[in-house]
Amino acid sequence: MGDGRAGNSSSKPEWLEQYDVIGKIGEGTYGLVFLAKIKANRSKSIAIKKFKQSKDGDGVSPTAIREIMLLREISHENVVKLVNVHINHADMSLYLAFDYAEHDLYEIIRHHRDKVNQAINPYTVKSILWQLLNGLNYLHSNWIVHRDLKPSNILVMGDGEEHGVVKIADFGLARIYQAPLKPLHENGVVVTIWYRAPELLLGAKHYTSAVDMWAVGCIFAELLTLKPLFQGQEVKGTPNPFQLDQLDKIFKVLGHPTPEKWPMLVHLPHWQTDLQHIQGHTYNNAGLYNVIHLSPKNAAYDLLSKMLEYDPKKRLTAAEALDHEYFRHEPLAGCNSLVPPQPGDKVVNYPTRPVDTATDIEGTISLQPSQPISSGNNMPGGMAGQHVMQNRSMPRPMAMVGMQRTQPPPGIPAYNLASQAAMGGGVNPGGVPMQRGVAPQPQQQQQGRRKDPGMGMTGYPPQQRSRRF
Ligand SMILES: Nc1ncnc2c1ncn2[C@@H]1O[C@H](COP(=O)(O)OP(=O)(O)OP(=O)(O)O)[C@@H](O)[C@H]1O
Repeated sequence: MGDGRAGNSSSKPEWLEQYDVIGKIGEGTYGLVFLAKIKANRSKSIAIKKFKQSKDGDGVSPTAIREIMLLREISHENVVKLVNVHINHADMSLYLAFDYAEHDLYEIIRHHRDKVNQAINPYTVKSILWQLLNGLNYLHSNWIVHRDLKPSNILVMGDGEEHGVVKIADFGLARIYQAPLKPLHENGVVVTIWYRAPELLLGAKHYTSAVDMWAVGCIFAELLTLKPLFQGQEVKGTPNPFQLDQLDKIFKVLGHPTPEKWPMLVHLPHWQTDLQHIQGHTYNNAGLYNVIHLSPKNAAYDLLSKMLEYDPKKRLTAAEALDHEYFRHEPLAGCNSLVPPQPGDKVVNYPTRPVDTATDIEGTISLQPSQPISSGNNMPGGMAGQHVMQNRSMPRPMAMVGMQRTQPPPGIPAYNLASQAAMGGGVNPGGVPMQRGVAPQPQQQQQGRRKDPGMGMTGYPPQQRSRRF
């Protein structure tokens, strides 16, 4: 971890000297994200996430720092790598440096919906979903619940060795967002509730891995239709306001939950207190198939409906989802989700991330007028003129295992599984050699903090293991 001492010649924190910061690429609830190059290796791009100070200005707690340091042990090909942690001791502000990914699902979906007006090809949808589940299975097996999965947190690597590989971002950060790093809703940043599980909307106090699976279901549906599945209006307030509109959107598609199908329902705080709101409405069940336009006999429909099970205990786990028949049907999932293996299939060129060069990483001054650049690697400094940044923090119109797979799906070469990463290499269906050595071996994963006592870890755990915590 870098310390925050200022260098001799400038007021820049010393740790910042190792990077060339190119500009701001995004803004979320808790901070700004910057694209940077490592000076010692300019081919390497990094995304530096700068956490906003809480209003109290009380910086990062020791607990948060411990949590973050533990996140550094997480290593899986479908989880974005936390490469460095920096703290400015002067104000205890926090900077996390991650491997950079050129694309994310928010932009990919938006590109298909608004720019090319074309569905995402079935190979890409399946490959993205498989890799997302693979990363999530790893996180869940290491006792990490993401809590905030949504399209902008699902990254896809651009050109390079890992082209088209899906990476989950922002995992584990929910734990450090607790005070004193509070969400800054007042700053105009909108927190989306579209991917929030019904048990949370109804006031459940505990996050379980099932909340992530609900979000994956919503994301899967959005990949298929290019529209958010449940687009509710958020009610602001703390600590856990009743989100009637979001529930209404869900009930309109899936019908009312019933205590018969979901026995714990009656014990949820809002089910009790907001009885008249919830039960006053009658929902003529539109049926998921009307929204998704798939036959209930279709394997994709079957998988989706099992992810959108109301009762979190009955909801599919990531491990179970990976074994669903959908992944055994053609087209088979591949490592390069963006390049279909069939030579005739169209490859979509997604735009690179816009970079705002006007915002300084220290967040206070404007360095120069906004300059249109991208993060491409084709010019010295890795810049190529392309487009200017839009503010994605504005209200949006839509807004990790001892890698426990014993068998890859038919289209995924074994080396892409963490459990088999050390076994050797190969070429993915898109013909691009995958980066090796990024995935942990089972032994390495044992060193992780959140152990699944059931994993055993000496060999591979039983397939289909269902995990709820
Ligand atoms: N490692 C990364 N490489 C490239 N872009 C990233 C990386 N991590 C995050 N981003 C992008 O930065 C932007 C802001 O991300 P951030 O996680 O701060 O906010 P968010 O996910 O949009 O919203 P929130 O913080 O409310 O969850 C998003 O567009 C995200 O895709």
